[in-house]
Parts: sequence; structure tokens; C-alpha cells
Amino acid sequence: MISLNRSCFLSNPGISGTRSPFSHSQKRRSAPLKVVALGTNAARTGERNGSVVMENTAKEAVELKSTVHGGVKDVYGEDTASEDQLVTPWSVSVASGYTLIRDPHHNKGLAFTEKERDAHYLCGLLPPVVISQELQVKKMINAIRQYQVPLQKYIAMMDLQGRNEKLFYKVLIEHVEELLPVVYTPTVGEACQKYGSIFTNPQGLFISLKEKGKILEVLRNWPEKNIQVIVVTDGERILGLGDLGCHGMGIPVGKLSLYSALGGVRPSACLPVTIDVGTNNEKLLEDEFYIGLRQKRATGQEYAELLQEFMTAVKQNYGEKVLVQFEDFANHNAFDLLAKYGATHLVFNDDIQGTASVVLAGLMSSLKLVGGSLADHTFLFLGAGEAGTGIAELIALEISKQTNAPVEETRKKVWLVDSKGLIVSSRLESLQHFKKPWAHEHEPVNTLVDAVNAIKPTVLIGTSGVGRTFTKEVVEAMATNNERPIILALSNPTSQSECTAEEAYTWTQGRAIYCSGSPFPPVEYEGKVYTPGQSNNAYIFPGFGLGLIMSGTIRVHDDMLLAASEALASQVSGEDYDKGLIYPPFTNIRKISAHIAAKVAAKSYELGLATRLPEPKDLFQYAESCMYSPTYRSFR
Ligand SMILES: O=C([O-])CC(=O)C(=O)O
Ligand SMILES: [Mg+2]
Repeated sequence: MISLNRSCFLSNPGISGTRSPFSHSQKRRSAPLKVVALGTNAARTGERNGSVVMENTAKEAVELKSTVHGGVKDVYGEDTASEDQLVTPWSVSVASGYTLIRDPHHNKGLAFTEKERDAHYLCGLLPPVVISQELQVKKMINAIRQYQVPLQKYIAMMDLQGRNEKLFYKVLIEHVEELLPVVYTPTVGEACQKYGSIFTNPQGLFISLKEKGKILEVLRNWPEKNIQVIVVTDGERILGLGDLGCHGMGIPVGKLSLYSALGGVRPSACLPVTIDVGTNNEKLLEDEFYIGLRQKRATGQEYAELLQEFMTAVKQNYGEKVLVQFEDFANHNAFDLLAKYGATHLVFNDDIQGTASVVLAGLMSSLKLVGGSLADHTFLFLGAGEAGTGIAELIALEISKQTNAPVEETRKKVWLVDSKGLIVSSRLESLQHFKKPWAHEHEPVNTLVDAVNAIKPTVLIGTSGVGRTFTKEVVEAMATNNERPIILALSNPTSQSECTAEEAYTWTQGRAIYCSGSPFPPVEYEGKVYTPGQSNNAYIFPGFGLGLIMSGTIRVHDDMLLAASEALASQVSGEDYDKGLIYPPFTNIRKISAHIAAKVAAKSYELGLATRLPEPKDLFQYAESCMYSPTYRSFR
């Protein structure tokens, strides 16, 4: 193990982040870099940057060292600390031998070449055979297919991620349609429900009330320093499964693996975070395997202060351009957090904004099948939370842009039903603030089926988190009023879907344009096969995030969501339409993400919110060139 003085490496452009964050595209052979904090309980290891090289010789190191006092960030407070203050003795070394094959960032398993085995003290630690990464992929997918139970597949994939990161991403990318439901929705939902029982190696960063007052220090415990995307949850509304407390960690981990696989953001630039303020889930509080704080949720000022400290620490540690994606917060916090931090941070709420953008894309493309413009349609939602009101607002905004009518007018095309019935003006006083814009003039209507009959929507969208609420009666009413009813059953996971694909096709005699949030297999109805679409924000957030990051965007703007929707809709092919699909298949998702990233970045430049200058000439090509590739690198 070669150890090098920390300060010279922290001022190395390759480590401190002044080099392009996407430097993996540089074709340099890399040595596996290991960072070790001495004198602490745990050794922290990690790839500093996909292509950090060790050829920064003593000369270069001395030159770099001499710049320490010239403006290089004193990340650890070492230079400014007074003598009695404690500092962390960071050091940097090259991983080799046993440490190397235990390091998921660099491990290649049986794919280490003879030369690498010689150079890195691996002889004897691996059996003699050397195989290609392609063969490893084949072996892994075969192994996954042996498992009958989805949760076992999930565990096998998480295990792989913790053992050999590049292989994990290569398997996932090359079998994306098959493995998306494994590492993501719906299986991730079951994983969260059983997280305590299946928990082995911790993933992500757990920030609980115990860490209050020292969140900045906790962030610094994470081995990676150049973070570009954080997905954070407080676990209060995990998919449609409710409060899963600290067990919600599966969600940020899953979302970020999609950021890398689908959007090409480097895994080492991604940070999953769970904020643990307790849980109100009694079953979890009594569960002996629960991994979180065993207390009721903190609320009010205590909650707000923890979130404020977190958001401040994030900006302080990672700068202005780190993207914070809020995920699966309860309604009562989600809207407020987005409004509060939207003004000061680069934040994005996937459940409000990502879902809105993906649904709008589907509606734009569905017009090719049903005709007319968006303004010609009438939309009815079951569920008036984050997803429902988020989608509703983006539809109204798009219609307003298309027709030049004020958004207050275009909102009238959109109706929402919540647990108390149709949202109407007589309920205004008692409505939560995010529902108020949707309280239109109408007599009270108590049930969904009555609302369908009264409003006569052309589009029915389920975002309630409650399964089986699009009953036969509801779907039949849609089919009576429309030649081709658009029915989107968006709640996740599969158990919470408002109706199944089979129900939608059967009850409409195959006329429905149906999509769900969680995937359903094709359905055969009267001799014809119908392929349902999946309207899931996974189409949007990876490309959207890439677009923000690659342009150095500092704030999210609604027009970027519209740009993402248009980009996604433009990727639906004639062949897809012929099959009745309104989304492209996930097989091409990396190309789709690059298109979305390019359009989002273009909008950001147009709005003056992008800081990466000059603007690249061809943003699509630039997006593709930025994308992480899971192909092994050669070690010297
Ligand atoms: O995770 C998903 O599949 C979609 C989503 O954001 C949610 O349902 O909360
Ligand atoms: Mg979500």
C-alpha cells in the first residue's frame, strides 16, 4: 500500500473537483485509489474520481502543495484549526491485494487480468481463470433468473452493487426492462417493508435526530466528496405504502442507482440520504428488527430545524450546484419544503414535479391516438396530493402556454377528487392550501363514479395511493363516455394500483389507453394482446438531473419540466403508437435520458440559470459524452 500525504492530493485538480465532473470519459488508465481516515473507528474507502491517477509525481505534488494557501478549500478545517482542535488524519493510498477485491468501486472479480493480478498482489486470492465482463454479465443474469421470488432477486442485485459496482451497472443497463422492477418499483417497495430483516451492509447516509448539531460532520464521514445528486427521504410516505420510517432508505438507494444506470450520473457522485425523525408506524416501533429511531415522528420546529441544518450543510459541503431530490415525503411537508428551498437551493421533488412531467409527456403523445389538443380534453384525478396536484398544475401550465389563456382559466379543465369527494368551491375553507386552486364551481359530488358521470372526463388519473379504486363501474363509465378512454392508474407499488391492466382492457373491451405506475405484463383480451405502458417518473428524473448537472444549473424552473415532457413525448415512435403505447420502451432509456438532458439544459441556458459556460454546441452529444459507462478500466 502506497501512502501519500493528504494535502497534496486534496489540492490535486483530479480530486478536488475542478476537473470536469465527468472525467471518466478521459481515456487514462487508472490506479485504484483508496482514501483512508486514520485514527477513526472505521477506515473509509472510496474512489475520489473515476480517473484519478497516481502519476502525480512528487514534483507535481510539491507544486500542488504550494497552492494550499492559495485558495484551496480547507475542507477539514485543518489549516485553520487551533492547536487544541481535533482534526481527521486523512491519507490517500493505492488499494491492492485483498483490499482491492473487497472494494466495490474497483473490484472486477474474475475479470482482473494476469497483469493486474501480478501488479496488485492478487495472485492466489483469485482462482486461475480470467473471464470477460461480458461473461460475468451473462453469469449474473442467469443467477438472478434462478430466483423465483422478486425480493431474492433484489437482495442478489444489492449484494452485487456492494461487491462489484461496475458489474452491477452493466447488468442493470443491459437488462434494464427485466431488472427495473427488481431494483426499483415494485420490488423496492417490498424491500422497504422488510428492510430491517434483510438489512446487511448499510447503504447511504442515515441522518437522525441524534445527529442534530453535527450534520456537516456526518456528511464528511461519507467517503465521496464530489457529490452532485442527493436523493433524500424522511420515509413518511414511501410509494403508496405509507410511513416506513428509516426503512425508506431503499427508495433513495433505488432512485440513485437509476440516476447512474438510466441517466449516466457517476455512482460516486450520488448520495442517498434518509432523515430519521422517528415513525408513527406502530408496527415498526414494535418490530425487533426496526433499524431506525424508536420514537414518534418529530414535527413542527424540531423537524424544520433538522431539515434546515441538513439543507445548509449540503450547500456548505457540496456547493450551490448539488441537486437535492426530495422523495416520498408526506404531503404536509413536501409542498412546504419545495417552496422553501426552491428559492435558495437546486431542489426537485420527484413526486410532485417528476411525476407531473412524465404524465404530461404521456398525455402529449396520447393526442396522436385520440386527437385534439390538450385544451380539448377534460381531466379527472382521484387523489389530490403531491402527484395529483403536481400533474394538474403542469397540465394547466402547458394548456396556458398553448392557448395564451391565464392559468387560473386553464385549471378549470382539471378536476380532482379526494377522500371527501369532488373538490368544489363550497369546500374551499377546509381545504389544504395545495388543493385550493382546484376548488371549482360545482355542486358537491361524493363518489368517484358520480364525479365521472358529472364531469365526463376524457382522461382519468389515479394518484391516491389506494389500490382498486377504479372499480368496474368507474371504468365502464369512462368507456361509455369515450371511444378511447385514457386511464392512468399511477399509484405504486402494484398492490396500490387503482386498477390492473387486465381490468382496464376487459372493462373497456380493449379500447382503453392504459398506463400504470408499476409495471404490468401484457394482457390477452379476446385473442388480441394489449401491452400496457408504465407511466413512472423513472423516465424523467435521471435525464432531468443529468441536464441540470451538465449545465451547472442553479435553480429548477417549471419550463424545464415542460421541456423534459416534450423531449420524452418526442421519443415515442410510430411503431410504439401502432401498439397503442404512449411511452417509448425502457430499452432505449439512456438515449431518451440524453435527449431529455439536452432539452432541459437548453432551457436552463435560455433562462440564464446555467453556469457551465460556454454552452456546448451540441447538447445531446455533450450529454452522451458525459454519461457514466460501467465498462471496466485497466489498472496499471
Ligand atoms: O418510486 C416510484 O416508482 C414512483 C414514485 O416516485 C412514487 O410512487 O413515489
Ligand atoms: Mg416517490
